[in-house]
Amino acid sequence: MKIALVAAAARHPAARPGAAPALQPITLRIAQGEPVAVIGPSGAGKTTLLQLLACALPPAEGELQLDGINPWSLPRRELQRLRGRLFLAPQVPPLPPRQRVVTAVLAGRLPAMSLWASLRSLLHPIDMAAAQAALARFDLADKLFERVDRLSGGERQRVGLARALLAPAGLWLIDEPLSALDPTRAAQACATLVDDARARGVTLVASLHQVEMALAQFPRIVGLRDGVLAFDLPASEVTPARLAALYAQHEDELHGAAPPPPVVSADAGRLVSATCR
Ligand SMILES: Nc1ncnc2c1ncn2[C@@H]1O[C@H](COP(=O)(O)OP(=O)(O)OP(=O)(O)O)[C@@H](O)[C@H]1O
Repeated sequence: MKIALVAAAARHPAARPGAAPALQPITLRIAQGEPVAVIGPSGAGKTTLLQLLACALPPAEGELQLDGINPWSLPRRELQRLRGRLFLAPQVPPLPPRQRVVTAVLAGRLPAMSLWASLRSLLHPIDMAAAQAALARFDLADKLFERVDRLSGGERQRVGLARALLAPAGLWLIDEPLSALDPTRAAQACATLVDDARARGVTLVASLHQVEMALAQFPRIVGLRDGVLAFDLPASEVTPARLAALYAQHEDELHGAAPPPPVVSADAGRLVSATCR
């Protein structure tokens, strides 16, 4: 999916009146199948940018175009259909605690299924082979029948990513996919996302706190700070000086100390995912 943001700003509905927009007007074009990493200190607007691209938040000004179409100009049903082609993985995956991993992973396919087929699949998972193959890409094939609440935080995060491989999406929007993973698993998971997105022609926009990982695995880096686009460059041109400026007063984050992910209840998480379908 091709993305164009034209002078698009974003404001959260619950923001204080008069507060600056979480994302100041930004112009950004991303080609179909292109992988892009978004970096910047905590509060820079990375999640807000992903929510804007996921059509979870309308632009407060300017315009978003997905494949040349302004989603917010579409009738409601068509907007819903378009959302079914977007996959947003929030920082904390919205996985119902008592669900089996196989069901949670196959839920990635729900946007492409009829209501009846999706209800049936929740009771009797179909295509377990596809679920197992997706889990294997994240080294979790042995957890197919485990209950979600018996997984570690890092395993849950990888289950959330495995969902992407089953989603009928042309755009993956992945928010802090590696925050609960050790460095080896984080590198594997990141490589899997980038490789699979490329192989499928899926556009990938991922926000990352691991700056070195972003530079090593993504060809293009968008730097945000205080809701402003600081740079949009090939990874090879993101110099230490640019990073120092981006993370000034947040040097601990530049050197690997990602802030802990927010604690979101399963119910709240379901709300996030529901808005993004
Ligand atoms: N639901 C919300 N309601 C009101 N303001 C919000 C909301 N979510 C985020 N904000 C504000 O928008 C700004 C950008 O937040 P955002 O979550 O996009 O940053 P981020 O770069 O993803 O941060 P982090 O790395 O900590 O996840 C912050 O000032 C934040 O306080």
